[in-house]
Amino acid sequence: MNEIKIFSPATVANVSCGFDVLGFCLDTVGDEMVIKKTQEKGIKITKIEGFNLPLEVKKNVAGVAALAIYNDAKPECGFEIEIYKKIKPGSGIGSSSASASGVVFAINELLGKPYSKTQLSTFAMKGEAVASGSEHADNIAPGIFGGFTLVKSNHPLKILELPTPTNLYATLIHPQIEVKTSEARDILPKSIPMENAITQWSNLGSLVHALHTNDYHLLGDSLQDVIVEPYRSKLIPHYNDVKEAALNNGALGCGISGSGPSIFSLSESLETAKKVEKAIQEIYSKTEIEFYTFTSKINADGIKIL
Ligand SMILES: Nc1ncnc2c1ncn2[C@@H]1O[C@H](COP(=O)(O)OP(=O)(O)OP(=O)(O)O)[C@@H](O)[C@H]1O
Ligand SMILES: N[C@@H](CCO)C(=O)O
Repeated sequence: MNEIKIFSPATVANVSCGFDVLGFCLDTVGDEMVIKKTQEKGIKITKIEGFNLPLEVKKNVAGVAALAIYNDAKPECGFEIEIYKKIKPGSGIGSSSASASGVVFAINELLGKPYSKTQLSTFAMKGEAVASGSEHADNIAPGIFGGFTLVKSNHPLKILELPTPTNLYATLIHPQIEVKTSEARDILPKSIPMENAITQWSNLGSLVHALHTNDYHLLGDSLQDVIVEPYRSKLIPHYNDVKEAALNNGALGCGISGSGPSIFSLSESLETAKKVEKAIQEIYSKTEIEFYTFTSKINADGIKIL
C-alpha cells in the first residue's frame, strides 16, 4: 500500500470530572487526511484545506507527530501529508489531536502496522504538545482506541479502554469563538482545596463504574466538575444557560468539551439528544454569536480507513 485516506474523528476530552485523563470519541465530525509514501525521504505537508494552518512540518501538529513516528521507524521512504480539515482549530473538540492521531495511524498502516495503539499515542502526543504546550493524551487516546478511554499514566503511557454504552449520544454546541488550549490551561489554579479533590475523584470513580455497569443514572450524576469548570466556564458565553437547558430537556449531564468553547451533553437516546440540541440552539439563536451544533453516537472504533 502506497497511499491511504482516513477519517480522524473529533473527540471530547476531560468529560467533566476527568481533567487530562478521560475522553470519548465522536463520529459525525472529523478531518480527512491522505498520506502518500514517497521515494524521497522525509516528511512533507503538501496541502491543507479548510483552515489556515502552517504547512511547515515543525509548526503543524501533524508534521511533528509524523516526524516522531518517522524518526523511530527510520523507513527507506518518505511521506507526503494532505489535510482536509473540518474541525476548527481551538474548538475544544480535539482539532489538533485529530491531525496528530490521524497521521500516525496512517503512517503505521503504510509501514505494515509495526506499532501498538499505545505507541501510536506516544508519537501523537509529541504533536499535541505543539498546540497546547503540554503532552496530554485525553483527546488522542479516544481517537486512536475509539470509545471512552482513561489515561492511567503519561510516563510510561498507559491507556485503559472503558466500555462504550450502546445507547449513549453526545450533543455538541460550538460557539464560533476561539479558546486556545494553552490559554485555557494558564488560567487554572496551581493547587486545589482537598475537599474539591475528594469530590472530583469520587465523581471520576463513579463515572468509570457507571460505564462498566451501564448505569445511566450514575453516569449523569457523576458528570460534575468542581475544579476546572468554575474557571473555564467564564470564557464561554451563556455557558450556564446552555447547561440548564440541556439538563431541563433530559440530558444526563453537560460540561465543557476539552478546553472549550464547545459544550457537550450526553443523553440516553437519540430522541433526547435531538431535543437537547434544539433547546441549546434556542439559547444561542437569541445572541449575536455564530454557532453550530451536532449530535453524534459515541464512536467505538475511532479513526477509520476510507
Ligand atoms: N494540524 C493542526 N490542526 C489543528 N491545529 C493545529 C494544527 N497544527 C497546528 N495547530 C495549532 O494548534 C492550535 C489549536 O489547538 P488547540 O489545542 O488550541 O485546539 P483544539 O485542538 O481544537 O482544542 P482541544 O484540544 O481543547 O479539543 C492552533 O493554534 C493551531 O494553529
Ligand atoms: N485536557 C486538556 C484537553 C484540551 O486539549 C485540557 O482541558 O486542557
